[in-house]
Amino acid sequence: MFDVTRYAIAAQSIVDAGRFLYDRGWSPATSSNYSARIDSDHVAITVSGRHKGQLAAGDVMVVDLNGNPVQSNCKSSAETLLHTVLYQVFPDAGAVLHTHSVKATVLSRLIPPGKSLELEGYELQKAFAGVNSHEGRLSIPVFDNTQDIPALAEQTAEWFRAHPEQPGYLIRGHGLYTWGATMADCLRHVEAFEFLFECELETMRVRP
Ligand SMILES: CSCCC(=O)C(=O)COP(=O)(O)O
Ligand SMILES: [Zn+2]
Repeated sequence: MFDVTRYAIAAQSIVDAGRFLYDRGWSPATSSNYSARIDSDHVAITVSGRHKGQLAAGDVMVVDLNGNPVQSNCKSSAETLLHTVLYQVFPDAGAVLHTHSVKATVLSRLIPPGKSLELEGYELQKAFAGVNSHEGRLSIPVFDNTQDIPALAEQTAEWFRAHPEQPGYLIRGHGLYTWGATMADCLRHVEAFEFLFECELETMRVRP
């Protein structure tokens, strides 16, 4: 059982995030999925296939940390397990956002298989929680896209258990996953990634 007031607050944060992310072109054509933690055992998450710029309360449902629906007959996001494993790996995570921007999609296809996206020397790296200097390096893994979500969920969980300091990951040709202690933190992470993706693509353009 979960607290209804906490659910309502989580659901509203998801609806608001959808407007913000859709308006910026980062969640087109029903793509993307969003979640927010309700308590240690439950998260609010988008119902599969819904338009993320037009979310209402009925487009958000509750799942447990194994991805099972709780008090709902709706089908949660096809990528629910990619969210729930992050809540398991990061007990302090309060929100997870998955977006499908053009820049994340293009850049993820330009990173050679087996390589990570290395971000170094950008002042904006400090937008990520726990980063205090531009001098560190962020290594953003790029996982191959697959329709086998349980397998990808396990792969990401294993990688982030070993690299808990990294703030997100890409799925090749697909999009970005990032998280934060609050929805505001998580939205800031999406914005920071988008800025850094644009910088990387522009650098490749002028210095191929
Ligand atoms: C139309 S995008 C294909 C599915 C996807 O990648 C996505 O992010 C949305 O899936 P969901 O089931 O969460 O609506
Ligand atoms: Zn997706």
